[in-house]
Order: sequence, then C-alpha cells, then structure tokens
Amino acid sequence: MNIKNICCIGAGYVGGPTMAVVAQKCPHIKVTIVDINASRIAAWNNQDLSKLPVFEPGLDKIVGEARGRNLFFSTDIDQAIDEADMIFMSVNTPTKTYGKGKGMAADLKYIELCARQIARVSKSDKIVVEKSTLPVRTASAIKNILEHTGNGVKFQILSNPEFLAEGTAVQDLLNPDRVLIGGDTTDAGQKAIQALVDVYANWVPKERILTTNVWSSELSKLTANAFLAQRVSSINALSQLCEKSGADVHEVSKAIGMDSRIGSKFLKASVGFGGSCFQKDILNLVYIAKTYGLNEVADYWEQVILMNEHQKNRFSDNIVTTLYNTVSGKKITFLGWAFKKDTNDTRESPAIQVADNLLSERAHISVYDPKVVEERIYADLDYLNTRSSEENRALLQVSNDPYTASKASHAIAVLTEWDEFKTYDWQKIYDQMQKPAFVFDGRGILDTKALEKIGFVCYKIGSGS
Ligand SMILES: NC(=O)C1=CN([C@@H]2O[C@H](COP(=O)(O)OP(=O)(O)OC[C@H]3O[C@@H](n4cnc5c(N)ncnc54)[C@H](O)[C@@H]3O)[C@@H](O)[C@H]2O)C=CC1
Ligand SMILES: O=C(O)[C@H]1O[C@H](OP(=O)(O)OP(=O)(O)OC[C@H]2O[C@@H](n3ccc(=O)[nH]c3=O)[C@H](O)[C@@H]2O)[C@H](O)[C@@H](O)[C@@H]1O
Repeated sequence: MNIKNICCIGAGYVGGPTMAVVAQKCPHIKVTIVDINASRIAAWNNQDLSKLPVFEPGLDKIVGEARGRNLFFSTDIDQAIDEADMIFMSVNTPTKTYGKGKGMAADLKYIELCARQIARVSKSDKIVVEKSTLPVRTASAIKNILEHTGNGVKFQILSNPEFLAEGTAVQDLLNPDRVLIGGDTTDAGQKAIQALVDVYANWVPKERILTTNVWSSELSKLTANAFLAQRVSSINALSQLCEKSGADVHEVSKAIGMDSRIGSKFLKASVGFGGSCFQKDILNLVYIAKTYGLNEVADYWEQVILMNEHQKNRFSDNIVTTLYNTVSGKKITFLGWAFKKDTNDTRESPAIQVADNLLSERAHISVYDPKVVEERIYADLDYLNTRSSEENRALLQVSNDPYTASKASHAIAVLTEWDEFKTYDWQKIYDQMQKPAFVFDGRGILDTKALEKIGFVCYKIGSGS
C-alpha cells in the first residue's frame, strides 16, 4: 500500500517537528497537521519563521522548505482525517490529575477523543498510528473504539513511539538510532507495518527500522525513558556522595563512562531531570506495575522519581544554608528556566521547584532565560498554587538581559546548561553583585576555578571543593 496522504492530530513538540521532517523527506506525500488549539496552528503558519511555537535548532528551515508545498497546518480536523490514508495520533498524554490513578496513570482522554473523532469521520479504510507515548495495551482500547462504528470501515492500529529529545529534535529525526514500529501479526497488520516502513525508508536505513508486535513497541517506549531517567538519578545520587567524600562526580562520570559496557552518555550530574516525559512515563510505568500487582517492580522504578525530587530540593536547601541560613529579602539570580538547553519548553523544569522552594523562604528571584518568555515563567509558578499569582509577581522578576538580572544579587544559580552562560563577562557580573558573591552551578558547566579567581564563592553540583 502506497501512502499518499498523512494526517497528524496534535501540533505540539512531537507532531510539529516529526511531521515537518516526514514532509521534507517525502515530497510525494501530503502531510496535514491539525490541532484544536487555533493559536498554535496560527503560530505554525506564521510567515516569520522565528515565531514558530516550538523552538528547535534547524526546524525553521525545514518548515520553511515544506510548508505550503506538501506540509499544511490546519484546524479542520474532520477534513484532514477524511482525506488521509494514515493518521498519526500525537496528542498529549499527561499524568492524570483526578480520579483513579491520580498523580500516576497517564490521562488518555485526548487519545480517546481522537479515536472517537476518527471513528466518526472516516469513510474509507485507514491506518491509525500511535505516536503519543501510551501505556502498554492502549492499542486494544483504541481498536475497540474504532471497531464499533458499524460503517464497515477497516482500521489497522500501529504503535510508532517517538524517541526524539527536545533541543536535538531535528537531528534525532533525520538520523534516528532506530525507528520502532509495532503492529498486528495478522496479514493486514503486517501490510500496515510495511506501509509505515516504506514512509521512513525514504531517509532511514532499513536496518535501523525495527518491527515488533504492538505490545513490545508500546512498552519499549516507557522502558527507554525509564532507563534514561534512571541513569540521571543514579549519577545524581552519586553526586551527593561525591560532595561529601571529596570525589568529583564529573571525574567519576568520565571514569565509568569509558567502560564500553556503561557508555558515556546521560551521566551528567544535574539539579535534576525535567521535561514533559521522564516523570510522567515512569509514574505511568509504576502505575502499570501496580495494576498487575507487581509492587516490588513499582517500588524499584518509583525510586528514580524520589531521587529526582531529592536532587531538586537539596539544591535549594544548599543555597539557603550557604547564604547563612536565610534568603529572606535576598536577591537570587536564575540563569535558565527551560528544562534543558536549546528548547523553550519548561514542562517539569527543575527550575520551577527550586524557585518555588526559595520563594517560600521569601527570596527575591530574578530570572534570565534566552528562549523562555515571561508569561510562561509566571504560569509555571502559578500552576503550583503555592501562593497567589500577585505574590509570585511581586517576588519574582523576569529579565531579558543577564547583566540586569544579576545586578545587586547575592547569588547566581545556574538551572539550565545554555552555552552562552559560559561566555559571559563574569568580572562585570561580579563587580555589580553583593559580596560575598555566590555561584551555585546546578549543571556543572562553569569554570569555577576561574570564577574563584575573580572572587566568587562557588558550588558546583557533585564537586567536593
Ligand atoms: N515532548 C517530547 O519530547 C516527546 C513527547 N512524546 C510524547 O508525544 C505526545 C505528545 O507530546 P508533545 O508533542 O510534547 O505534547 P504537546 O502538548 O506539545 O502537543 C499536543 C497537542 O495535541 C493537541 N490536542 C490534544 N487533544 C487534541 C484533539 N482531540 N484534537 C486535536 N488536537 C489535540 C493539543 O492542543 C497540543 O497542541 C505525548 O504522548 C508525549 O509523551 C514522545 C517523545 C518525545
Ligand atoms: O519521551 C520523551 O519525551 C523524550 O524524553 C527524553 O527527551 P527530553 O525529555 O526531550 O530531553 P533529555 O535530553 O532526555 O533530557 C531530560 C532531562 O534530563 C536531564 N539530563 C539529561 C542527561 C544527563 O546526563 N543529565 C541530565 O540531567 C536534562 O537536563 C533534562 O532536564 C528522551 O531523551 C527522548 O528519547 C524521549 O523521546
């Protein structure tokens, strides 16, 4: 089967970049990305490519090349579904905030709404692809919804989880380690798998396209994120022991990472992992294990989350202790708010929790992030509901310049590893700060030896000195 028309429901951090690359690499396929959020679609259609709703290095160029040729962004979901032979579901699957499984299970209401809309609108046979990250066995629920339309339309459901990381999405999509496609073992299932393999084969070498049964594919996505997050929590757990023992976590990372069985990636100690997926996906894995009665399995994975909470809290605790046990009325400058560099995404960013802890101690915070806008920062804090939004605005200021942000402050805290932080005129920053001037490097990116020479008192995560 030759795919000619693709629809993707959900124009977010995954749907947007993923489909832009499909469209760029497959000029013979019409790709339409739809969303219920009209302002998001308008932003994707913005003539000014620097105003796309998702910031990813290289994405503007790809959208600029394909948009209007075979890549379209629209709010007309029904029409796009009707025309498509293949429909990707790339909607959000956040942690449930209500009812059974609250705080743990994935909220599948958006996926279910998509499935119902596909069922209602479709007049011809379609391949429906799970692009969102979903609990294992979701495909059977989707199948159930799709098969009860009674209009004779046939659906095949595939699982094709996305492994891109934000900040490197374009590179990850152009050159993936692997593409995973799960489907039914029936003849029709295998044909659907082949149709999707053929789409990716336009630019991904065949040996990197892995096909499995649908349950393995669904579970592999949660497993990959759990393993990655576990590495970060493991090295972060060791970072505290390094600080106590005089070892240096950056040296330890290098030493263990050179063991080819361990590998060097994902061993950077930090103020904690953030992002929209690690926490949500591990909580979901924990919940799934619990529903099968596997309590030890659940406890094992939950520890990855607990360690991450600890890492964020101990970072803010350390700031308070170092600043003579009180930060009340003191100005603390945050460099970075995004959950990692090269993205404007702040979901579950460790900066949010660290700021909230310090604001509860009555600190005054001034934030500078190269890509995150002011409204986003206030919305992140307000969402926690710890204090009124008026109080958040009174205690925290957002600045669009690092030198203004750090003026007269008692301490600087590095929350995101943006490259530009390394190139600042640190002497100038020092001269305009209160003394002693403290730096708390939560990402281990600054040359603390050079800063100490200037006169700063430095703390670097995982270093004893
Ligand atoms: N953000 C990431 O780096 C990655 C995310 N994922 C997974 O991909 C999925 C999507 O994640 P993001 O793109 O980050 O989410 P997002 O929140 O950026 O985008 C989801 C979009 O879906 C839209 N939407 C929700 N319900 C809809 C409906 N019924 N009809 C039309 N549009 C609808 C929303 O308006 C939103 O724009 C999640 O399951 C996530 O776990 C997977 C890999 C990477
Ligand atoms: O399912 C998802 O959403 C995605 O989740 C992660 O991607 P992402 O969250 O975008 O970013 P990562 O690069 O994984 O970073 C996550 C967090 O861990 C932190 N981290 C990462 C690596 C490290 O060594 N140390 C560390 O603290 C980062 O700063 C960041 O806060 C995975 O890397 C992707 O493969 C996956 O597709």
